[in-house]
Amino acid sequence: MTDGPPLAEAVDDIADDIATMEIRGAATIARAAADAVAAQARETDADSPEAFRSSMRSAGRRLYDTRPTAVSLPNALRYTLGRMEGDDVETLRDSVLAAATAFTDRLDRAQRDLGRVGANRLRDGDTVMTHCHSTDALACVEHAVEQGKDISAIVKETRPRNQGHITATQLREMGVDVTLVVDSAARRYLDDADHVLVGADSIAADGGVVNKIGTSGLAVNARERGVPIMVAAQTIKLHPDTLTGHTVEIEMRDETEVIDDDDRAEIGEITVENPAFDVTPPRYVDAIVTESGQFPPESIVTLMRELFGESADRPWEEPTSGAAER
Ligand SMILES: O=P(O)(O)OC[C@H]1O[C@H](OP(=O)(O)O)[C@H](O)[C@@H]1O
Repeated sequence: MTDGPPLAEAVDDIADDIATMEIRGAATIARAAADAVAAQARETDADSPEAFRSSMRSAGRRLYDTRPTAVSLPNALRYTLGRMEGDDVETLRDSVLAAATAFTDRLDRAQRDLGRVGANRLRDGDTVMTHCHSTDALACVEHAVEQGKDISAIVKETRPRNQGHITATQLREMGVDVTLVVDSAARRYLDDADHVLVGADSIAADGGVVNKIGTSGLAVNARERGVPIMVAAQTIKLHPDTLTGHTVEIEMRDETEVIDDDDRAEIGEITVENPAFDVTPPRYVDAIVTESGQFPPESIVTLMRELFGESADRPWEEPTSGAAER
C-alpha cells in the first residue's frame, strides 16, 4: 500500500500481479500499467485538478515501485501521465483515458511492425534458439510463419522460472517444431541454430541489452560459434535514463525461486543469489529489431534521442516544492 490518495482496486491488484510475476514480460507489463492508470483516472473521487493529479501520481508510484528493470513500465507511465492535461477534473480524466488507449494501440501496432522487420531476417528452413519468453521475439517468428517459412526452434527452459515452457507452448500453437533443452545444453545445440532470438527488458544508450539472466552467456557462446544474435525490442524498451549516464538496476528476486527451504536446509549454510537479468554488451549483438526498423546496437542511441530528447521525465514524482504544476 502507498500513503497518499486512495488507489483504485485495479491499481493495487495489477501492481501486486506485476511484483509476483503473475503479469510478466516487458510489453505485457507496460499494457497492464496503462490499464491501471486508466482505472485510477476513471475511479478516483478527486474533486479538484490538484487532487486528481496527485491521485494519478500516487498510482504511478505504486506501479513504478513493483519491478525495477523493465523500462517499458516507466515508459508506459511517461506516456500516459505525461499527456495528462486540463484545468478541470473531467478534462484531465479524458486526457489520461485517451492517452492510455493510444498507448495500448501503439503497443499492438509496434509489435506487428517489429514482427514484419524481424521476419525478414529469418529464411525458410531456419532454426532459432530462444531464451525466456518474449512476445516481441515471438512476433518475428509468427510473421515468418505467416509468410510461409518453415521455422524450427531450440527453446532454452530458462531457470529458475522456466518461461521457456511458455515459449514452447506458443511456438507449438504456431505450428513450429520445438526442441526443449536445459540451459546448460545451449552451447551444444548452437551448432544446429541459425539465429539466437531474444527479447529485451531494457536497452541502454550504448546498445547494451538488458534481458533475462543467461542472455549474455548465450550471446558470447553464439558469437564464438558464429551464430548471429538478434534482439527483438519495440522502442518502449529503450531506457532514456541511460542517455544521462544512469545504469539499469538489475532486479534481485527471491531466493526461493532457486531452491526451496527444505533443500536449502539440507545443504547447510549457503548464500543464494537470484539476479533476474544481465547485460549483454553491444559487441555481442548483431541487430536490434524495432518497429522503426533494425539497428546495429551502436546506433540505437540516435533513435533514443529522437524519441526522448536528452532527458527523461518522471511524471509520477511529486513536483519539487516551488515548481509550478503543469
Ligand atoms: O516484452 P516482451 O518481448 O514480451 O518480453 C521481454 C522480456 O521480458 C521478460 O522478463 P520477465 O519474464 O518479465 O522477467 C524476458 O526477459 C523477456 O525477454
